[in-house]
Amino acid sequence: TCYEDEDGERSMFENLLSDSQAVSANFYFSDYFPCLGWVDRLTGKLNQLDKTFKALDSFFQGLVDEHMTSDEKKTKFEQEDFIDVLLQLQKDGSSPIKLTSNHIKALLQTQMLLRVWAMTELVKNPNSMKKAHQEVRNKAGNRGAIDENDLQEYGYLQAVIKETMQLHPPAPLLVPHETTQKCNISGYEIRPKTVVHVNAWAIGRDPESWENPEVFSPERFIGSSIDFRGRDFELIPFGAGRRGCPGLHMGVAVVEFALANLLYWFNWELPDGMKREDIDTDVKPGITMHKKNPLCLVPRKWSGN
Ligand code: HEM
Repeated sequence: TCYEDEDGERSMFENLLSDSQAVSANFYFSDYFPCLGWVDRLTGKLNQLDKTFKALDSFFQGLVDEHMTSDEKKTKFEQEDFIDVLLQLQKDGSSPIKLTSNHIKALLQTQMLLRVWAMTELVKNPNSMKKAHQEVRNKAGNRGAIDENDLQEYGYLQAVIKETMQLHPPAPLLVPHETTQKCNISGYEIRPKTVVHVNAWAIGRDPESWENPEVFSPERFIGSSIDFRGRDFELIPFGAGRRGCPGLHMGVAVVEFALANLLYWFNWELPDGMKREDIDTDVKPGITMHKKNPLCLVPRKWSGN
């Protein structure tokens, strides 16, 4: 989706994202041969990595600070946004997870990525878009607004989110893990303290687990018990086991609520001269799945008929 450029903020953010994706996709000797870490320092790569992530971090920190210092009185439904809610949870301690501002900053990214990929796939697949529109508008129609208590009833929208995560997990390699003890996998002996990357992206596209994995088909989840809670290993966008994501439910609810609103209030059209086939799903190299080319759509307010 394209946002207006306020004081160059958008292009600054886009540049920061590009830079961070580029440096995180670099090859670092220290990842594979820790004793050669000095080469990364000598070539200036580590310095560049540090600088880029500090800049990105301070951008997100700026957003968090802005919300913390804002004196504006916000009414729950009109103005509160995701950052306000997370800050509130942090403040009153009601979240089972001890939220730090690093969590909040990471979450802003994953939410944004999922929304962009879900909208990309829906626009490319008009039948799915139609079904999602119908579901949201039929259920919320009489109320004239999306009620978060109804989210569990949006079966098709939930299937859209699962299918989006199967194809475009925001963190394709999850986060690096380390083995605690010696183990044997398919005849390979793995030593303790070995860094393990789990490729959730490849798992979601494995033809041995999925029929036509590359085809966007939320229908595959209708009537299926496969879920992303970490029990079904063919779908693990939130990881699994003890270090799996504890914010899964909140994360999904926020994405679902945002998508339900986008689908309820607007029909989404392509800019003049653009065809559906022109929308690509290219990804910027990096540790998170950012769409390479921005998704530009034209919202038309739904008139209710
Ligand atoms: C849709 C949004 C989200 C996605 C895609 C996501 C994804 C992930 C992934 C892939 C991991 C690493 C799991 C592993 O390597 O096994 C993780 C860890 C984590 N997530 Fe999320 N997450 C999301 C939302 C949230 C939310 C809303 C919160 C908190 C309110 C949260 C808090 C955490 C924490 C604290 C960890 C570290 C857990 C640990 O190391 O023990 N996440 N998340």
